[in-house]
Amino acid sequence: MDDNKVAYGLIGFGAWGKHHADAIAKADNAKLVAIAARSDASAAAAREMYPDAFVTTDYRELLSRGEVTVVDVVVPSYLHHEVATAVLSAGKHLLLEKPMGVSLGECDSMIDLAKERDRLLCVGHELRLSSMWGKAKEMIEDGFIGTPQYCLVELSRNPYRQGADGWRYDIHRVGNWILEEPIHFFDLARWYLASAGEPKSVYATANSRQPDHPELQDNFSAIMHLDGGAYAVVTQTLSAFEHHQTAKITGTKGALWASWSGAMDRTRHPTFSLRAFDGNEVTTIPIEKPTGELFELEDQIVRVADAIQNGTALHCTAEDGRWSVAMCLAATESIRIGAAAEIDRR
Ligand SMILES: NC(=O)C1=CN([C@@H]2O[C@H](COP(=O)(O)OP(=O)(O)OC[C@H]3O[C@@H](n4cnc5c(N)ncnc54)[C@H](OP(=O)(O)O)[C@@H]3O)[C@@H](O)[C@H]2O)C=CC1
Ligand SMILES: O=C1CO[C@H](CO)[C@@H](O)[C@@H]1O
Repeated sequence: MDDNKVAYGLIGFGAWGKHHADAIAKADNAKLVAIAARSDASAAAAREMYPDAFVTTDYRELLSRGEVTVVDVVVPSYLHHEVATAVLSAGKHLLLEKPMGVSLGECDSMIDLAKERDRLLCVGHELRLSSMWGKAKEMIEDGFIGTPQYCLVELSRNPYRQGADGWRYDIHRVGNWILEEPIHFFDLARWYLASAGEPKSVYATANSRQPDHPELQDNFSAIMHLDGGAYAVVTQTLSAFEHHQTAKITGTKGALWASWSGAMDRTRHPTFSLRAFDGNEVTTIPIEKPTGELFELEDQIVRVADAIQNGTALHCTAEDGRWSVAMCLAATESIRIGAAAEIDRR
């Protein structure tokens, strides 16, 4: 029965927004009732693909519609704060893509507003819902590796997409490239090492392939220290091919090694494996459900609808979203000053 489904409005119908639309339309507990795009061309595409949804080029018009319960925001990062603030002010729940904001001031004001309006604010760090990255978390929580001490998250991939009007290659609109993809890995590292302490400081370095655009950094590496001595290495290159991501987490008793490969990030045909060492033997942990950002996005839509309907926990809260921005901005500052930078804790 459609009446029992959570009504989603979607703002942003670009490369990733279209996947959000598809995930909402597929979900058993959600329905897509309204879409806001910016250009007439994107609005026309939305109308054609979702003829039953209300479509507008003015997102404020979408927010004025009473039937919309939750709004999914998938616009370029520099617009997150403006649009998210309007969503919460309109009394709607919010699913906001990463990065939560491009400054901590933006994140703090959204956290405060969501509390004031008593609305859910979920940030789109969907890797937390993965059958494989999530299984590694479960094993760490169950004590399989003992006390976690070290975490490496590494990615090599092809260059970023331009984004509508090239926003992703404009430093004033993207924020920076650490907020684009390494932000997922800072979030994962913090999540995996949660029992070891809180992130404290970061030392980072980066460089660019484009001499005339040193601010767009293709290669990025960081060492993040936590209270209590555990540390994480987050490292990425955009100068490579396909999409290959690895995480290695070691502790006082054992180790985990998770890896994911695909022709690109958005494939439904990846290869992946999780291997585990308990101090004695190495085993391969079966992962039955496919993993990849398209699958996790579908689960994210369901999870947020479930949180609204049944009060279940969100996989990634506004505070988690703020933490990942804080880690990225500390890394940015570290690159600027050439020394370790403290992570701002609210
Ligand atoms: N969690 C994850 O794994 C991922 C997260 N993202 C995040 O999602 C966001 C969008 O990325 P992506 O889809 O790749 O970017 P795109 O540039 O492909 O799409 C952005 C869309 O936003 C639309 N837009 C811009 N301004 C407005 C507005 N005022 N009202 C309504 N729509 C507007 C654009 O409209 P128009 O088409 O008309 O120009 C465009 O369609 C980014 O924040 C990115 O970081 C992206 C990929 C994966
Ligand atoms: O996960 C992701 C895949 O790549 C995109 C860039 O092309 C990022 O925006 C995104 O966070």
